[in-house]
Amino acid sequence: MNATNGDANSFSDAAIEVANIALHRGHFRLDDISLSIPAHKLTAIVGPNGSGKSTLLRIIVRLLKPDHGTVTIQNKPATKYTLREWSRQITMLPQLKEALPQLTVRELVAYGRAPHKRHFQTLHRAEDDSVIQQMLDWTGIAHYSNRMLHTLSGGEQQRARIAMALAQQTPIVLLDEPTTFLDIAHQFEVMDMLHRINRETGITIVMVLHDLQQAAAYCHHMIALQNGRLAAQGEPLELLTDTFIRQVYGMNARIQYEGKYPVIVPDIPHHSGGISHDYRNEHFTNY
Ligand SMILES: Nc1ncnc2c1ncn2[C@@H]1O[C@H](COP(=O)(O)OP(=O)(O)OP(=O)(O)O)[C@@H](O)[C@H]1O
Repeated sequence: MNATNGDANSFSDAAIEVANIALHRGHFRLDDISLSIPAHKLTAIVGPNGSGKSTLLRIIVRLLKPDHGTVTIQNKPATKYTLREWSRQITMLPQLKEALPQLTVRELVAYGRAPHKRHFQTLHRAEDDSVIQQMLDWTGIAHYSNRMLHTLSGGEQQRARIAMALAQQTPIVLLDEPTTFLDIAHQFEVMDMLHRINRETGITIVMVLHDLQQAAAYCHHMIALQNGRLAAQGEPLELLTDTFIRQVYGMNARIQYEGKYPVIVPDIPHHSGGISHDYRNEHFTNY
């Protein structure tokens, strides 16, 4: 496998550098992670469920304090930023797990402007309004702006959340599973949108993704975790091999290409077990 250590992948223009991070949480241990995330690029963090991806993001944004190791953001130790500087430097959109607040789409996106307000300022400035409108436009939800969040579909809610994160206008944005709950067409729309925003604005975008095909097709850099350890980091199309899938996910598969788009073809056993023709027939004849 094209596994690498931190040194081989450190970038001269790194947005985020993580050195020798370790953290114990219950039965889980994030172990000696060193990695570098290039500035102005799209980076995917991948790995099996429970491998530590969200934990790593939470350490990077200072929501969790590691037992050991350091995080450096734009060449400055993360711990040296004041709260105000920090909120203008980096933002993270967590996984969509909890109920959304009773707000309209525009009100939610306006929350992203909070770090730009002066003390005791309650009203939006004209500049805030223009950023809010721009993010509504970028994410294609301007026509929903007065709708209550709970009336939106899962995909529309996800776009509203991404618009809120972008409205913070930080040079680094971390998104934990931004395509969750989206149908396949909307997944590609969101990936296209993030790709375009990255290209046009140079924002560093780091995403936890489960779809390795999308990670490889859209991202410039990929980091793979496995069981709390760094399994690999590097150029996604170089990393994505059948050996990588087997070693990181414990699954046999082949990688084929449709043009430049990698397609993972799982090795489904047809003789016994797996999703065989017989199983499907059995399933439908039961009704
Ligand atoms: N507060 C906590 N206390 C104890 N263990 C925790 C806590 N939070 C997370 N963990 C454990 O840490 C491990 C890593 O969790 P994490 O959410 O980082 O994984 P992940 O790679 O993002 O997973 P997924 O792809 O399923 O979202 C899991 O085994 C999880 O149960």
